[in-house]
Amino acid sequence: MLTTMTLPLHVSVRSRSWCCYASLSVPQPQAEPQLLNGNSGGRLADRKEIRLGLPSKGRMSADTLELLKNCQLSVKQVNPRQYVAEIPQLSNLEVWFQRPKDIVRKLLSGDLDLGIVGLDTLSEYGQSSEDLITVHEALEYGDCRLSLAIPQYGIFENVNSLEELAKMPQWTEERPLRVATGFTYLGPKFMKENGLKHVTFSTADGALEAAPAMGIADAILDLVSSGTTLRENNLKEIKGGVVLESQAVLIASRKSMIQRKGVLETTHEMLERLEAHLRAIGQFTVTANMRGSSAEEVAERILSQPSLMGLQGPTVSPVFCKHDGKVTADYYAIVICVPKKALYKSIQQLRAIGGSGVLISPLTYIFDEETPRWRQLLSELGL
Ligand SMILES: Nc1ncnc2c1ncn2[C@@H]1O[C@H](COP(=O)(O)OP(=O)(O)OP(=O)(O)O)[C@@H](O)[C@H]1O
Ligand SMILES: O=P(O)(O)OC[C@H]1O[C@H](OP(=O)(O)OP(=O)(O)O)[C@H](O)[C@@H]1O
Ligand SMILES: [Mg+2]
Repeated sequence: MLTTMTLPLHVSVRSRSWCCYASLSVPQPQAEPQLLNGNSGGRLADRKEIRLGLPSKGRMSADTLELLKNCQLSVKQVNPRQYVAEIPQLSNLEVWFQRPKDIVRKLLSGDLDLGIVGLDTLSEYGQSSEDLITVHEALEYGDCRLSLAIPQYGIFENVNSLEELAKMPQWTEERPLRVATGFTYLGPKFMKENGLKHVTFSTADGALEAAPAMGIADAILDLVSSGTTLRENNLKEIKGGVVLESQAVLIASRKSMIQRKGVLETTHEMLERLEAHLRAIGQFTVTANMRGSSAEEVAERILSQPSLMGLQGPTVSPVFCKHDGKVTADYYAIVICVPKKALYKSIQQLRAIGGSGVLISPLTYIFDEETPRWRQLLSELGL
């Protein structure tokens, strides 16, 4: 059943600062935790374990476990019906399986310290809270967008943008545009920011796409990924109607990171592993042999090609052979990382400069000397 509601008109947008921080070591939080203003009413000191919230069901669930497994952080669940589990590699950590919206709520109440949810859920239920910090904003799954959609037919047939929708004479104070959405915070905020005055919202738990055909709403605001559900219900997206682009994100409670022992260290380790894995999945390792007079001369040839720069430049090692009893290096082995998308171009460029015996292998992790997101996080925490 659809229910109408009043517009929350408070709009606040969190500002982020991106300045750099010199040290990359994990700063130590204050010795004794302070009181939390959580719904749990509990003191931060009441529990010693660190809690990570993961989606218990739905489309985020399996992909989240898969990502963690690929980071060598497999979640060990004794019983699939149990809501608590562990990641043996992360000591003192409890995994709690929760619905995505409850992960955000429990981070706010202090009952969880870390969580993985979609940006859409974070934005809707986190409502720009200063206490929620996005540690990794692009975990590369759960891609979808929160988008306004209207019927393809009737009075909307020639309406293709938010501007055109706003200008329709039909919407008045007495007869506002009726939008069905589960996003009752982001929906009104978006309409207000875009100057749509005569709008009311109704909410339902699912199958929103049916609302226009049932005559309950004029438009819907919902998640879209392939667009199939919209098309099959004769609905269309409009220009300027995307509220946000979403994917899975790692989030943490500011209070927990600052006050609870071990949370910052665990966050650091998770971030490092996630970054190392996510950076590696877009790359191949390429090894090849190349004839040359010296390592420098070979390196110069490689660096003359734009697709062969590697992460920090090529590794060039002599391949020693014995001719007439004399050991010489006529060949050099080169190792570079190339983006998967540029693989064929890289091979062409390698061949063009005399590369042979090209071997391609997958890359598992790329650990950088420092992780930019960690610097950013410390800066956001004022550490
Ligand atoms: N069509 C989609 N394609 C890709 N990702 C999606 C899609 N719909 C939702 N998501 C992402 O998955 C998250 C969880 O969606 P899911 O439908 O599994 O749970 P839910 O909608 O929160 O739960 P429920 O449907 O039981 O209320 C969303 O918050 C969003 O980030
Ligand atoms: O663009 P598409 O690929 O068609 O996906 C969009 C649909 O996916 C989500 O629903 P979900 O399957 O999660 O069902 P729900 O409404 O029960 O949450 C969303 O609410 C849309 O209905
Ligand atoms: Mg859903």
